[in-house]
Amino acid sequence: MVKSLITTQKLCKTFSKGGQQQHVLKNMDLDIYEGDFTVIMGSSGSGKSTLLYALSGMDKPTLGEIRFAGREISKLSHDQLALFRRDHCGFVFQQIYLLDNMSVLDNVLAAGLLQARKKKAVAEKAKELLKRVGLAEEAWGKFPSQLSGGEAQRAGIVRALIHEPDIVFADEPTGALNSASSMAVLDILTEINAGGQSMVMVTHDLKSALRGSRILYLRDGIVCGKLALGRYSAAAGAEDGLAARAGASAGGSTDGSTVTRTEDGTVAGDDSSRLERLNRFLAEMGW
Ligand SMILES: Nc1ncnc2c1ncn2[C@@H]1O[C@H](COP(=O)(O)OP(=O)(O)OP(=O)(O)O)[C@@H](O)[C@H]1O
Repeated sequence: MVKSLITTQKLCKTFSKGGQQQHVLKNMDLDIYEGDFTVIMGSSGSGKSTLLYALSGMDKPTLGEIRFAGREISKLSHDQLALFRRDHCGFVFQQIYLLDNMSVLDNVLAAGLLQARKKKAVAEKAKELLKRVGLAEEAWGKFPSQLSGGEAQRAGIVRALIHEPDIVFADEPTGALNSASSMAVLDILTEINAGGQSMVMVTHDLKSALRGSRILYLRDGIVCGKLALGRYSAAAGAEDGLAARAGASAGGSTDGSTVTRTEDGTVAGDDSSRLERLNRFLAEMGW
């Protein structure tokens, strides 16, 4: 059964610049489903990051409504939004923003202890997560300046997960990484999502987008296309487009056999590989 975690109604965001108004998000009605790996794509300036910031409570919409697990967050004050983010959201950015004067472990602990949780439990969780993302114990005492970009991003992911958020928001998480580190980070995000963690990621990158179970394509502040890709499976050689018959996504909207458009316009399931389907969808979107 598909469950919406975030729902927007007539979501609008307008910025004022030099006395002129720029309508960046325009009357968006949107659902983000629990357990999905939602990928937001679109051309530069189409409003991807603005949407991510609105959905995650980092910024307030100008008009419209955002509900998170049924609770309206669009009308919360800035202080209430800060608490909302602390309790429900994890963030992974291109720029990693670890605190320079703290070790990797302390960076993670500091984030975990923002919620009034027991230090011992947070420390255990931190170590478990650091191991899970492949950061060896030798790295835990290092300062951010002593880490490679890939190691720093792994630490950033652990920091995002330490308080067990309902959803992780990622904005171009591999944008500053080399190819090998990007793949490692994508593998981690994919694995975390396979464990049930809801995820929303903004990206320009095709390889990153292939990890998504659902793609939303933005043009000029409007979601103009949706693609249900089904879950990524490394074993199926999904990246090369070799085998992957997309199975049912978390929402169960793909059947892997025919192209259909669901009620909300999502393109669901067909008989070809993920890569082919994504390429076809992006070509249709004019990417
Ligand atoms: N805080 C702000 N103040 C004024 N204008 C803004 C602000 N944030 C974003 N914008 C404008 O909104 C538009 C959309 O920006 P946004 O960053 O959401 O696009 P994007 O699709 O993520 O772009 P990119 O792919 O280049 O990162 C841009 O024209 C940008 O200049």
